[in-house]
Amino acid sequence: MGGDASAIADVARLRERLGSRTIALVGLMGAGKTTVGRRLASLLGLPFRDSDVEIEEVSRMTIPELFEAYGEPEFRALEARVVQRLAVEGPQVVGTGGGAYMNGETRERLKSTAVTVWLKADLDTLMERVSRRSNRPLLKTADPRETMRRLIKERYPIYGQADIVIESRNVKREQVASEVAEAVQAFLERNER
Ligand SMILES: Nc1ncnc2c1ncn2[C@@H]1O[C@H](COP(=O)(O)OP(=O)(O)OP(=O)(O)O)[C@@H](O)[C@H]1O
Ligand SMILES: O=C(O)C1=C[C@@H](O)[C@@H](O)[C@H](O)C1
Ligand SMILES: [Mg+2]
Repeated sequence: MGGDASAIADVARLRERLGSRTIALVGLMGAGKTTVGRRLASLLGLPFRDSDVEIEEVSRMTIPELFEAYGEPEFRALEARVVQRLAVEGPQVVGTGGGAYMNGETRERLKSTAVTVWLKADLDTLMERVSRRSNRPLLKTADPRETMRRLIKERYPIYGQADIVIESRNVKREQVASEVAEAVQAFLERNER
């Protein structure tokens, strides 16, 4: 989807086919859900919401503070509630927290209200990206790389249930966003027939 009149027509077609559905990005920490999600939303003229940000707003705490004060199970319960609510507020683009899609009820809800896109990245890419910030409680371990490797093993089969898979490699974010838009368009067309 480039920047000319046909691209505008493509966007209009995609928006029409999408209706009130959400485009939900899933994938591991560092996959680019927030970064690519923002660009995708701006490409499509849709609002962007980030479930991690929504959680921080409703709890008035940061995610590391939530993990610290209440532990991961409480965080997951809050996350599930937030994503259940967000899922029905489309049309929009939602960047989900890395663990959100692991919840079966969340997956069910997204199946009926969203087009889900797994942003898939390899271990080196993820580690390179998450090393820039230390705001991810799950990676505060003795060996973050090993932790990420374990998360890949546990989660990739589940993320693989998403409607669409896009490789989130080190190319411009705009390019990944436009690949997502094209794949969503193709998915919607296929499912119309
Ligand atoms: N295509 C890309 N090329 C280079 N860097 C990228 C790309 N996409 C994202 N990044 C960088 O990787 C880092 C992590 O990206 P981002 O925060 O979007 O990931 P996330 O999937 O939202 O992770 P989390 O689950 O922890 O919220 C950011 O610093 C971002 O700028
Ligand atoms: O992958 C995960 O489980 C997480 C990812 C982040 O988006 C945050 O939701 C939190 O740090 C947990
Ligand atoms: Mg994010």
